[in-house]
Amino acid sequence: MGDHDTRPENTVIPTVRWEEPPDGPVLVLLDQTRLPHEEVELRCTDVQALVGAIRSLAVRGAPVLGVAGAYGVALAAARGYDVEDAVDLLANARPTAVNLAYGVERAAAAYRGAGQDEGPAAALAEARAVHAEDAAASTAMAAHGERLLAELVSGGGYRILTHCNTGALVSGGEGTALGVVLATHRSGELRRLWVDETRPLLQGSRLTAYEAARAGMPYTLLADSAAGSLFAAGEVDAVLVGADRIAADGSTANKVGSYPLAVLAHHHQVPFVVVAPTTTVDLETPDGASIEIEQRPGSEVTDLAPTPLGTQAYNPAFDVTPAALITAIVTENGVISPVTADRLAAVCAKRTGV
Ligand SMILES: CSC[C@H]1O[C@H](OP(=O)(O)O)[C@H](O)[C@@H]1O
Repeated sequence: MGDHDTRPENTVIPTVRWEEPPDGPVLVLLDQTRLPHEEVELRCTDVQALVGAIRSLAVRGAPVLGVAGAYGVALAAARGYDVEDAVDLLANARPTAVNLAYGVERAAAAYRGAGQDEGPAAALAEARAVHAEDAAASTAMAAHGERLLAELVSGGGYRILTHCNTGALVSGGEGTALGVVLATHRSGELRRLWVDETRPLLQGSRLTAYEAARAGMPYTLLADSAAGSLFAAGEVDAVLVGADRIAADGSTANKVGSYPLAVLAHHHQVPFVVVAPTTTVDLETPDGASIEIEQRPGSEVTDLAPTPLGTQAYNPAFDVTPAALITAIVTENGVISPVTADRLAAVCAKRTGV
């Protein structure tokens, strides 16, 4: 089994930070495309730079996209750019994670409601509120998720498989699914974290392994195609993943490769758990077929390994798991299981933010 880093826990990762130097406000991003070997910050002073960072996944992960989008509106307002243009550019930078448009609209509504003079301050205050609410949601989900695992997995010593990256890098706090894993690690209940490398952009091997090492978790990396043999060997007690958009019927879009894990989990009678704040739920999207799946450049696949020139590649960023294959959805307002439209609507109705 793989070794793990033994450095002291240090899970605070400032993914997104607002600064106000003398020459004007800046949104500072930890460039996730440079991790795990380089911790490089991008300093965005205009919306185009932030949109570029979102599209290149320098900043990525549904909840933090909402936070960054809200700060993007505040940046436009503070620097005198056309706010409505900024709203359009930011909200459409990536189509699947509903959190992005949600955060952008929160700050935009605050700006519009405050009038010209107070607009920039109102947009910034709302962005900070979105940021703080996401951090609080992360803490609440960790607690709900830990209690759920105690109910689902007997005997403690959890062996959890996760896909993509869902830790502090994607959150105002300690994350979504990986935030739950971190809580079990702190409680001494984490026996093994299985980390899918998550092709083609390798969020698992680059980012989840980075976060697991920083936290001192017992983790082992695996090729995505090796997950099936772990299930067959009885080495997985639960699968925990994040989400980018949850439709009204509970269908969930998440990083491509999540749906096959749900099918494997169902076949092997292993709990498949989605951890996501209610800002990821879109009750206006009726079902999974209605979720727009981002299609990314084929070069992200063909550049990974030697391929003949001119090779075409199919590269959807996400896939959709039907509610019937999801054991539970963990939100900041509680756990829903089984996953039904009514339960989903009820847990969203408790949302304290806008
Ligand atoms: C819980 S948010 C993280 C979520 O976002 C990731 O997608 P991407 O890396 O393309 O932003 C992936 O779907 C994760 O589950």
